[in-house]
Amino acid sequence: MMKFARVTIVMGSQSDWETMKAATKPLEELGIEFEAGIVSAHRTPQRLVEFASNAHKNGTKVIIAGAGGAAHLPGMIASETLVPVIGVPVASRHLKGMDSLLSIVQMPRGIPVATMAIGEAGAMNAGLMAAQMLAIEDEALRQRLQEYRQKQTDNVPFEIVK
Ligand SMILES: Nc1c(C(=O)O)ncn1[C@@H]1O[C@H](COP(=O)(O)O)[C@@H](O)[C@H]1O
Repeated sequence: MMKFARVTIVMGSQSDWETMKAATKPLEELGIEFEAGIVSAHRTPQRLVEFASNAHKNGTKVIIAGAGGAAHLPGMIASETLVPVIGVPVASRHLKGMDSLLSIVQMPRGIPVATMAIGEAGAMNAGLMAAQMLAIEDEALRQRLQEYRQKQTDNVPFEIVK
């Protein structure tokens, strides 16, 4: 059964986890509870409707949805809820994720999906974006995000390793 948390991460298939687990890293580091599970517009359409239409009521503030290929999952979830959806295009074998990217980003007007980059960087940024959204109304989290940024800055050396 699908569980809900402040941030709920869903993906089209178990095979997306390798990429999507990158979204959990910043959430863990920033102390944000999350749940992750498999929901597919194509393979589990009823689960999708049940998940998306109950997300707000169940306390989810941000949904991260990753899918590859004909990636209808983020857009279909967005059409069933007002909870903001961050879409992550998962790289596909034949088209390297260009198919996923275009299916997620090219939403018709009226139903937005906040689309990240293809692959792991996009998944990680989805976690960070979710944190920043929650930080709008959470000063303590904002502080932790500031420290996270500072640490990232401090970890970029000037010297080139030759
Ligand atoms: N794009 C979607 C959706 C959807 O959009 O609902 N459901 C599964 N898939 C994608 O199919 C790819 C291959 O899945 P399998 O590895 O299970 O064959 C995955 O990247 C998944 O996200």
